[in-house]
Amino acid sequence: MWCGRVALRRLQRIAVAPLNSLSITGGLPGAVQREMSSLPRVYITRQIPPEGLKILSESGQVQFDLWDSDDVPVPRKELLQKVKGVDALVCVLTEKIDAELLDAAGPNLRVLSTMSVGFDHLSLEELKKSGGWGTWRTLWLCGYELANSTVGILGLGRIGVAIAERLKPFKVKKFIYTDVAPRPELASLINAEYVSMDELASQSDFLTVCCALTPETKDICNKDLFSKMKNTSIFINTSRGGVVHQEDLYEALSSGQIAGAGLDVTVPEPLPISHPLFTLNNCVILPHIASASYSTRNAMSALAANNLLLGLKGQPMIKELKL
Ligand SMILES: O=C(O)C(=O)CO
Repeated sequence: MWCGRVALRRLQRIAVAPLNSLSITGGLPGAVQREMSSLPRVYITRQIPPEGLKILSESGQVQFDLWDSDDVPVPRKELLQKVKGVDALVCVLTEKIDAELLDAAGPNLRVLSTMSVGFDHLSLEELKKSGGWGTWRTLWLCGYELANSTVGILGLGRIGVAIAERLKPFKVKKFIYTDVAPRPELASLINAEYVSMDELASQSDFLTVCCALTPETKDICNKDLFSKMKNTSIFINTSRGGVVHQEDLYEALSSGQIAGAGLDVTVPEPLPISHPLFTLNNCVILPHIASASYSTRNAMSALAANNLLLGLKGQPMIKELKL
C-alpha cells in the first residue's frame, strides 16, 4: 500500500455530515469544537483502516468527515457535495478524481492523498493545472452588468448617495430606495425613486444596504426579503453585518434564490474561515475595508478630532448624532 501525495491547485471549505458520514468534531465540548473548526478540513472517501484514521485524529492538525462505510463506495453525488471547500482529500481507487470533482471541491483543496499504489483513477492532467486559470471560456466568470440595471438602496443617507454617484457612470438605468420615510433632498441628488421594501426587493438588480444597525434594522435582510428578490440579483452589504440574517442569506445564495452577494461586513468580524458563507462561490467577503483608503481614514480621524474639540467647547459638532 502506498499513499501518494499530489499538490493541487485551489482553496475553499464547507461542513455538515449527513447519513453515512462521520465527523470527528461531533460529541466534543463546544470550546474544543470551535477550536477544531479552524483546522484544515479533510474528507475521507471510505472507512479506511483504523491506523490511518488514528494518525489523522491524533495529529490535532485536521478535522475530518468520512464516508463511514467500507462496503459501498461513496455515491458520486454525495462525494461532490462533501468535497466542497475541503483543504485535503483522502481517496481510494474507486473515486474518480477529475475536473468535475476538483471544481466541486473548489480552491481550498491543496492536497490529495490516495490510499493506493495505482493512480489511474486520478486525472493527472487536471491535477497538474496548479493554480492556473484554465482556458478562456465564453461564459467563464461572467457577472451581471450595471448598465441598464436598477440599483436599490436600503437606507438612503450620505453613503447611499455617494454609492449611487459612483455607479452612475456605469449607466445604471434607475435608482430606487427605501427608508423609514422618503428623503426627497438626498434622493433628488441621484434622481432616486422612493419605493416600499417589497418593491425594493423585487425590482433591484443590485440591492445595496446602507442603513445603520439599530434595533429596528437588525436582521432586516432576511428570508422574507431574499424570497422577493430576483434570482439574478446581487446583494451588497457595506453597512453592518447585523442587518443581515446570515443563515437566511446562506440559504438564499446556496439555493440560487439570489445570484450573489458581496459583504464587507459580517457577524462576527472577522468571520471564522470555517463559516458556511466562505464555502459559496457566489459570495465575496471582505474584512470591513470599504472605507480603507488613506484619505478616507485620515478624513475620518480629522472629523472625529474636530467634533470632539467642538463638543468640549460646547459648540455644535460638524456631524452630530441626534439622541
Ligand atoms: O465608519 C464606519 O462606521 C465604518 O464602518 C468604517 O468603514
